[in-house]
Amino acid sequence: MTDRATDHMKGPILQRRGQVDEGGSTTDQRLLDSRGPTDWVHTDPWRVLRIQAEFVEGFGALAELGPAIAVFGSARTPADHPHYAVAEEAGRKLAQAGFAVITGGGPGTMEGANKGASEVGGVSVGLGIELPFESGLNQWVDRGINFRYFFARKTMFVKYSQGFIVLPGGLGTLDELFEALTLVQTRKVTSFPIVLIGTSYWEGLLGWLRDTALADGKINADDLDMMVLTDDVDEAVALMVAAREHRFPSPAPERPE
Ligand SMILES: C/C(=C\CNc1ncnc2c1ncn2[C@@H]1O[C@H](COP(=O)(O)O)[C@@H](O)[C@H]1O)CO
Repeated sequence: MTDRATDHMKGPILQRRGQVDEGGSTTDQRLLDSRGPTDWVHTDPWRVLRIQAEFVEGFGALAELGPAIAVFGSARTPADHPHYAVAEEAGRKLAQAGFAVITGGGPGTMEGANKGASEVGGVSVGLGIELPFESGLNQWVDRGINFRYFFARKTMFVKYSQGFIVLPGGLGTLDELFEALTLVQTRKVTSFPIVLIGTSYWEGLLGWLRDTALADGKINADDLDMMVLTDDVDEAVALMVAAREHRFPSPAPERPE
């Protein structure tokens, strides 16, 4: 026979006799008690939970997006700049080809691509990032998530896009481009087309990769083949469509009897 009066519960754990550890309060009481130190909210173990929450939110919001292409480019491109028009054309044509368009959700080229996709009824996604000079999600983002952590946001771009289109941009764009190149080079992602739009803008960088990095043995010749350089948005979209068909071949048409 057990004496229920001496049973001691610590959460779901039953303690009796010498195992009883006198806590003095229940877990619920401690949860509901707001007194006590609060500095733990600024500690790394707590941040880990926030990081985890970003992944959970991101996966939840994007898991059923369908085929998507990420479009990157400068946050500083004004709406009357030709690069903005190219971004808009890319967003529109990707949406018309059945792709969701994912951008960083910010201004400039990102806004152009979101606008192009949204205006034709496509799925226009923005993965925003908390920055000291906050600009918020642009008005053409129809499904948006705001991230605190760059690395969680970057995972979403790669996990939920089937390819990258990269328009002229600065350090942020270069970071996104080189991350994709590294993931393809190291085969962390496969069948992942990377198209740079803007031959005159990107030629210098590609020239440096060929004449310095390749010449010095720091990359292989076929590393350069990971990127296609063009000024033609139709070509960029066609490469994305071809990669999608390679990834998900459409069923062969039935032969007539
Ligand atoms: C600079 C200004 C706002 C910045 N706001 C951004 N919002 C969302 N994403 C951004 C922002 N800035 C950079 N990014 C990411 O990097 C790429 C663009 O960076 P770049 O240095 O301009 O090339 C872009 O693809 C985003 O993912 C106010 O004008």
